[in-house]
Amino acid sequence: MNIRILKQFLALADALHFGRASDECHISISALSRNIRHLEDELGVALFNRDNRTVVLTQEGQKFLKYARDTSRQWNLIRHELTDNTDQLSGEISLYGSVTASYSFLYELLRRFRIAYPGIEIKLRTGDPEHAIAHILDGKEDITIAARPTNLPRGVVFKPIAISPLLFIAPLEQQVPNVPNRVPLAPQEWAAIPMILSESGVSRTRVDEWFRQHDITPKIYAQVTGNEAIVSMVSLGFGIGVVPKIVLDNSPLKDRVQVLDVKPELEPYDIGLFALKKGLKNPMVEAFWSLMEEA
Ligand SMILES: CC(=O)[C@](C)(O)C(=O)O
Repeated sequence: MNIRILKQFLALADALHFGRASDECHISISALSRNIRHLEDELGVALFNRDNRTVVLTQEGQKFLKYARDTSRQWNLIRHELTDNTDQLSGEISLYGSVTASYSFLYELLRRFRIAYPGIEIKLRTGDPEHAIAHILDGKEDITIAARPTNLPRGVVFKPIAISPLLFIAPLEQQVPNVPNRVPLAPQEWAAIPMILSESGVSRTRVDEWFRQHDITPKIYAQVTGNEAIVSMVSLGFGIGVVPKIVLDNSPLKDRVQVLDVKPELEPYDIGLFALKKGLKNPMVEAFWSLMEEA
């Protein structure tokens, strides 16, 4: 086994698709498939179950994935240590956040990071911020950005960047009888309104708690992953939604919805960076982390 094949394994475990993984590794599908087969022969177990349509990790593959991530990280570190005869950090770090984060906080951070550390290559993946902490815990990403939950898992560190209010938003005009374009008053009125909410995560916890405190059982019209899509659904008139202000401010549809002055307000989002405490031993991750302090 060599490190190149290990990285090919990681690419395939991530993409679960031979075409996409081979593109990422700049090799042919047949070379990738041959290398994975060799790796499996060497280990004596199947790492993936594949049929004509799908590729999934076997249980052994899951176990090996953890080893492969650790090893690849160690490799990056030692390579950097051995070849680093200037003061210039070089290598790769991975970041994960929402599309909104890539327009806003991350945008500014990345701009500064690139000037300070031109030798570090950045892998930026966007997705639902609900998965930000899970991706840190399972070692998939070095640094992620999202709202801080009340309890931080052990071993995970958080660096606050900004506070963003959580807002109730409504369509500009009333398009459907049950979706008012003003603040609902009585609990019965709230209970009849179709709500468009995050499927899970910090915002969902806060909204659920808000309704519980008001003795209202909300009518959920749609559960959405990623806050950006909530703004779309609301602007189309499907219901009332809840989003962090930063998402609304960066939405191309922000002029097609209105913020409702609902009292009491939801507890605002505490947005920041997440990393593994032990991950900060990596000088490149540390460098990114420390850049925040200089802001
Ligand atoms: C900007 C950010 O990371 C948020 C608020 O978590 C989001 O996009 O949902």
